[in-house]
Amino acid sequence: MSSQQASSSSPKRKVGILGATGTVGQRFILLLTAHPDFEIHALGASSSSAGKSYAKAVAGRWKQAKAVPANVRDLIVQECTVPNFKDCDVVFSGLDSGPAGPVESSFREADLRVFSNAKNYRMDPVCPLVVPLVNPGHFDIIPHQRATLSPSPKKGFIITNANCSTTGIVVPLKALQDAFGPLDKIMVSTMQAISGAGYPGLSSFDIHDNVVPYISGEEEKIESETAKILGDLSKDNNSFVNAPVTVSAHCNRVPVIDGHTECVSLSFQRRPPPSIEQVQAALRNYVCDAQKLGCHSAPAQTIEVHDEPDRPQPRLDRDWQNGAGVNVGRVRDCKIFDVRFVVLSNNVQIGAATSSVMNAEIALKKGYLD
Ligand SMILES: NC(=O)C1=CN([C@@H]2O[C@H](COP(=O)(O)OP(=O)(O)OC[C@H]3O[C@@H](n4cnc5c(N)ncnc54)[C@H](OP(=O)(O)O)[C@@H]3O)[C@@H](O)[C@H]2O)C=CC1
Ligand SMILES: N[C@@H](CC(=O)OP(=O)(O)O)C(=O)O
Repeated sequence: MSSQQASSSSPKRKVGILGATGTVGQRFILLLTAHPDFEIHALGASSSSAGKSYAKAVAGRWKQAKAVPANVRDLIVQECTVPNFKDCDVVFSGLDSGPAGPVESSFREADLRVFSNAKNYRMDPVCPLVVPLVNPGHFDIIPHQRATLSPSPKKGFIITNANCSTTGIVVPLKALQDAFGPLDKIMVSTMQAISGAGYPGLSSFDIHDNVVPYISGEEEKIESETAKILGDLSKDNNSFVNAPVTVSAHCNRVPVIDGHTECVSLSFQRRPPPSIEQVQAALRNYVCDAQKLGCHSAPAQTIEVHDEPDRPQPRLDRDWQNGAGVNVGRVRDCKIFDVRFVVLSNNVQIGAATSSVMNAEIALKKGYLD
């Protein structure tokens, strides 16, 4: 197969990456180099990187174990403006939330399709907030999103993916909601990796030998995004109906490079609740839509349930399935709620770039990129 041909034998879609030099942007580069359906066409970042070759722009800041891929080394990084990306079929955004709002909406107005990691449009009433392992059905609000804009874009849209800590927990929560009906109360305490704060993030002086018990805005995002993602799209595909769940989050930064660990306790609405064995089986048997659709980046197994008492661990488990799946362990009884367990997800893979890429793969399969 020629590198210009997609797996479906249609030409590969041209993609742009905004924030291509950053922590998430570098993961986009690796995921989209040699992708069967997409080819990297344009790269964007701030004015301090614009005008440089990608290799020069990331010199000293490339933090991946693999070298900068040959296909992007000499691409000139552009300012994040519409004319520089007008030929792109798809635009992935790993922009800081400051520029992300106006840049992403200007791209949508210019009829570009944007898959965003930034927080700006996640809770927008007409923007899907999609974790590809959980709720790709929410894409069906896209025609309504276009209809609410004036002028209405023919092709353009914004699809967001979730906060990285939200992403990790909603996968097992969705498996349990599907199997046992609505959840009631959820308590979660996070141990979040340094890479979640971007590069260079916290100074080593602040995070070595330490735990920081505060991440600005994170608890609020987990609490609101979870209800939207676990909720439904209305019958007319025009609005979202939140899941009737109450979430309480404690967020902490810990000295781990990649991989967010989260301790979850929850209760079900259903009485009596399912047994621990039933919970474990539901987690193991969960098959996400991205898998069913045969998406290139989808994990072969959505959730790995560990039986060992000391797993999952970030260093050992974050790269399972290239960081596209979610690890769960220590599923056990809870004295206050119905069940408790530990979740580990790769914050820069399924928590960020992998989710965006998988969302675009699903959109392609569902005809939203036609
Ligand atoms: N890291 C993570 O685990 C996750 C991050 N996110 C979200 O993804 C986004 C990117 O995060 P991350 O990669 O960690 O951040 P980084 O700080 O590592 O990277 C930010 C990127 O945005 C670019 N940028 C900054 N300001 C501007 C501007 N004014 N105009 C154009 N480009 C600009 C930077 O370019 P330059 O190099 O030129 O400065 C860089 O490419 C954020 O919105 C973040 O909240 C979401 C989920 C998880
Ligand atoms: N705040 C997250 C990462 C992130 O950027 O989240 P958001 O895109 O929701 O701001 C962390 O620090 O681990």
